[in-house]
Parts: sequence; C-alpha cells; structure tokens
Amino acid sequence: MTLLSLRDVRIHDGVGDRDVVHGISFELAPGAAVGIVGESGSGKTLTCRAVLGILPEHFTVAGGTVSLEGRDLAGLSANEWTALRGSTVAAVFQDPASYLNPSLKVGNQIAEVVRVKTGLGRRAAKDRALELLDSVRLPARVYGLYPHELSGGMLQRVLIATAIAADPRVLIADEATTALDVTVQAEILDLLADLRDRTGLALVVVSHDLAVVAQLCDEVLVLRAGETVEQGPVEQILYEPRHEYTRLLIAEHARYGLDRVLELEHVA
Ligand SMILES: Nc1ncnc2c1ncn2[C@@H]1O[C@H](COP(=O)(O)OP(=O)(O)OP(=O)(O)O)[C@@H](O)[C@H]1O
Repeated sequence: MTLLSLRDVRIHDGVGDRDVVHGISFELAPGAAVGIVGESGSGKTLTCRAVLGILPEHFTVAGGTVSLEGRDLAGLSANEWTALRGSTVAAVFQDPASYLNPSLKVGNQIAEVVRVKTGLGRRAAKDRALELLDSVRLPARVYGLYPHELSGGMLQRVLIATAIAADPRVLIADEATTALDVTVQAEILDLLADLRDRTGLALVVVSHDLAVVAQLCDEVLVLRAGETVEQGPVEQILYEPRHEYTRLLIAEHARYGLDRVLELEHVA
C-alpha cells in the first residue's frame, strides 16, 4: 500500500516565473522512510511544503500529482488542508523553540493541539499529552515547564509529541536534528526510528547531512537545483553513487562522520 505518492511534481515560482522543482517522484509505504538530500536551495523544503499544503505565497504545484492515502491533493480547500495536517501528515522543522509560545507551559500547548486536532475534552487531552510526552521519552514533569526551561533536544521532542498528537500516518522531518549537538541528534534519530517501528509511521527525512539519512532511510533522493540527480535504495546511492554530484556530497560529508555510520550499518 502507498501512503504518500509524488509523481513528477513540479513547483513553480510565480514571481520569478520559473520552476524551482522540476519533476520529483517517490512513493512511501507505511513504516518506510525516504530521505531527501541536496545542497541549500535545491528544493527540499519546498517539496515538503507542497505535501503539507503550505507553499509560500506565489509558489504553486504546477505539474504532476501529490496524493495521500490515494487521494489527489490538488484543489483541496483551506479547510480540507487543515483537516489533513496533523491527522494524516505532520511535520517537524529546525528551531523548535520558534513553534512554541514562550509564555505557556509546554504541556498545555501539547494538550491544546490534542484538543483541537482530536476533539477530546480538557481532562482527556491532558492525559493524552502526558502519554505523548512519555512516547517521546520525556518525564511527566516536563508538562509543567516553560519552553525556556528545556534544552534544544527536549524542545524538539515536545514538537515531535505535538506532531504525532493526532496519529498522523506520515511525519516529515525537515532538518529536524540539524541544530542539535551530535549526541542529542543521535537520540532524536533513535526516537524517530522507534516511532516508525512501533507505530508504522512513515518518514520523509530532509537533511543536508547524509549520515542522518543513512541512519533512518530505506530510499534516498539526491536533489540539485530542483532536479533529482539520483534516486534509489540508501545502500546503493551511498555506497555506489553513480552521479558525480552525489560523490561530491559524500566526500564533503565524510568528515562529519558518514564513514562511521556506514561502517556501523554494515556491521549491523
Ligand atoms: N519563500 C520563498 N520566497 C522566495 N524564494 C524561495 C522561498 N522559499 C524557497 N525559495 C527558493 O526556492 C528554491 C528552493 O528552496 P528550498 O527552500 O526548497 O531549498 P532547500 O533545499 O530546502 O534549501 P535549504 O537546505 O537551504 O533549506 C531556492 O532557489 C530558494 O531560494
């Protein structure tokens, strides 16, 4: 079964009057993970935003199809998109603090998302928020803390908790671990892998860091300037890249520890 399918998706910038993404395709099954890598400006984030129905003003999906659970997303109304976001597809981005209200306790913010997205009453929403904290491996006491009292890794866990509050089938992680130090990054990746294994959550993992994708994904797309230069199983692309651009990306990332991850994956 395919949960998310992109077929030859083209994204157009109406102001610059140019295509910025030129025909991206991939399919995602439950519990699967696809990685999108490429240098800054290659179109990774816009591709994700097209799936979430939050393209910036002037940008449109000008060709191809995006479908979720077999439903073509072209022409959805604003209300239909709102209903879809969170309950079918959700996302976490870099800089989690900017998505939280600094003057409200994080538990109340999670509970509010639960209430809005699932229609539960206040009491039940609080219980569900506590459950969500537990499922992202945060202690219950975090419920009563304010965002400034949490570390970057804890804040990202809170954002993951809100993203999965309404049991989405697909989670998009767009540079979700980029700002975190290496140990915390590893913990978040481990958490995402665990959610995927436990709940069948499918992942779209956007990163400029090939090591992140090597660790989490089955398939990878390598983008350059809005074009897919290479696409296939992670082992094939990372061990036997055919395209010079992919080789360069790998060489560039070797010093960030990709070698170590690939060795570990081989041993495992
Ligand atoms: N809000 C926007 N307004 C104008 N141009 C934009 C906007 N968002 C993206 N672009 C342009 O669209 C292209 C693709 O951008 P996108 O953000 O998808 O790249 P990316 O691969 O995610 O890069 P990064 O790793 O830096 O986030 C770039 O040329 C970028 O300058």
